[in-house]
Amino acid sequence: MNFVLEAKNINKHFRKPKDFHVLKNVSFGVKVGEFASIMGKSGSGKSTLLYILSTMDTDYTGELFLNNELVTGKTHQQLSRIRNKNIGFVFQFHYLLSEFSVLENVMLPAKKLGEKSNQEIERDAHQKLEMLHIGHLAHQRASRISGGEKQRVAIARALINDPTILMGDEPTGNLDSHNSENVFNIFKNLKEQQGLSLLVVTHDEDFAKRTDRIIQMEDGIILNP
Ligand SMILES: Nc1ncnc2c1ncn2[C@@H]1O[C@H](COP(=O)(O)OP(=O)(O)OP(=O)(O)O)[C@@H](O)[C@H]1O
Repeated sequence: MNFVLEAKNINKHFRKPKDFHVLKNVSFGVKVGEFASIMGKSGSGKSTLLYILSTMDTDYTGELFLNNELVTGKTHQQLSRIRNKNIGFVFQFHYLLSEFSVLENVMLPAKKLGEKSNQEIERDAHQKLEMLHIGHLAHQRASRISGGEKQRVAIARALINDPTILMGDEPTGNLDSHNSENVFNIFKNLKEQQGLSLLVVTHDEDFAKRTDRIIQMEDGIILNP
């Protein structure tokens, strides 16, 4: 099986205020080109799992593979680079820098990676914005655009380094139904037209049931790995 992301026997404990076994031997994979969603009650461990899968949290046992490469045990510096190159992340809140232009916000992760000239990065950023139908906003300040537009800018920023997987932690959680539908359609197009793999934590059943697969979490366990 060709996995973009594979978790093997992931266990995590929170030690304070008292020991809490939050993820219990979680094993599953996301196939290349798959659009998967994670659902489960509040407190079932979805966000905790996603932070491990996105390599932001390294305090766990088990093994995590990204593009068939073992990433568990790498240094924070190595992980920062692996993450920036391979994983796009969209949160419930957009985390745009409000004083910067839309274009500058989208360019930032590519500048950090430092593999392309500013001119190439700017061209790529324009292309991502056009793809998401917000090219006309490039020179607007991020603080001046609507909530739905901000989330699309956040998606453009997540795509700037051409990641192999796009992850979302309730990416439609702050949006009305019209903008949620927009985000779903963007994700679906990315899968269908570019073969991108996606993994999205959501409470939105209407969103989840239209993905390729719903991964159900309950009390730190995946019910259908
Ligand atoms: N830093 C922490 N220390 C101790 N316990 C924590 C910590 N972070 C989360 N928890 C607990 O771990 C459990 C899982 O939390 P997590 O945020 O992963 O759940 P979730 O399924 O994403 O919930 P929601 O749908 O509400 O976002 C919860 O019981 C939560 O209270």
